[in-house]
Amino acid sequence: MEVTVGTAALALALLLLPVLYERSGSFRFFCKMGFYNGWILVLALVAIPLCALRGRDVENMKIIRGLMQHVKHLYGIRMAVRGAQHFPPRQPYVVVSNHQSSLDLLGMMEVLPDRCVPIAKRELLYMGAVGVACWLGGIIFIDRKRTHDAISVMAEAAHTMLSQDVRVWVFPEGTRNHSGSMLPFKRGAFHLAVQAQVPVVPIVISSYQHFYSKQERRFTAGQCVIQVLPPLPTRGLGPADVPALTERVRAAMLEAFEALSA
Ligand SMILES: CCCCC/C=C\C/C=C\CCCCCCCC(=O)SCCNC(=O)CCNC(=O)[C@H](O)C(C)(C)COP(=O)(O)OP(=O)(O)OC[C@H]1O[C@@H](n2cnc3c(N)ncnc32)[C@H](O)[C@@H]1OP(=O)(O)O
Ligand SMILES: CCCCCCCC/C=C\CCCCCCCC(=O)OC[C@@H](O)COP(=O)(O)O
Repeated sequence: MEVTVGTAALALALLLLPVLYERSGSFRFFCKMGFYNGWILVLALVAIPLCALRGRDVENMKIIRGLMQHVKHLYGIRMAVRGAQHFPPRQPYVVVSNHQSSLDLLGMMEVLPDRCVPIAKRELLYMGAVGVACWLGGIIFIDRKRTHDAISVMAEAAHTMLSQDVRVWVFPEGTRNHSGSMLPFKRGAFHLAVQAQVPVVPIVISSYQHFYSKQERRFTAGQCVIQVLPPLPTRGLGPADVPALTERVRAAMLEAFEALSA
């Protein structure tokens, strides 16, 4: 009897799910975000054995990029890339981009140059299969609570960029920002570029507001533009030039963000 009541309750709940999905925007939002995270976890499980053949290697980012590129289609997100000709063809550089949400991974995978690794918070390393896949992809992890350690990791990255021909992708806001603008930039990315004497390539991802809002629990199909801006050289610059470089890049990115998102 108990089994029958339990089964009936489960069947009723399963029947109601599509109705709930249809009627409740919040429920749809949580389903979509849950699936996003879950699907990335599944993709990480696929990526791990493929990447493990090489061990920890930036070339594995090609596998991760390839596996991630269909995800935007699952959500009906169209992405237009502009200015890709601005990527310097044959030298290391530091990419800096705005950071609105974990959906930025989709834009990143759309334009991620070869031999380019993101700098990520250390916590990602502990996300099970995702952490393992990120580690195998050569992603550089920093502990944001330990400034001194983070700076050492970045100094090491400057060396690796030059010795191993690697590009680095940094979110200079340092955290996700849903405000519809850009937070003040932290200076680590710009110190890195100056230390390695390599250009900074700013990338702006337009606002998601018209199709995605965490506050409003809204997630529909939509489109966004990924604009690669002209690189800024750092040759001849020193640590004293970092604040001005940071502000110059942020101003250019904010202008592009507002124009793209209007
Ligand atoms: C198919 C399978 C899929 C499986 C995997 C699925 C998905 C994964 C795929 C890809 C993964 C993508 C990765 C996701 C992206 C994750 C993004 C993030 O995690 S964002 C958060 C982490 N990133 C950052 O924080 C970068 C930006 N932060 C900085 O640059 C900071 O400056 C810092 C270096 C972290 C230090 O920050 P802190 O707040 O502690 O200090 P300050 O910024 O105030 O700096 C203090 C002081 O030091 C100077 N400084 C900073 N950096 C340097 C340096 N490198 N060298 C010298 N000096 C430095 C800085 O200028 C300050 O001094 P002053 O005030 O005098 O200017
Ligand atoms: C054994 C533990 C198992 C844990 C399993 C966890 C499963 C999680 C599965 C998928 C998560 C996909 C996450 C993709 C990476 C998102 C990158 C990102 O956007 O990171 C945020 C970071 O930039 C800033 O962090 P905060 O805004 O400061 O916060």
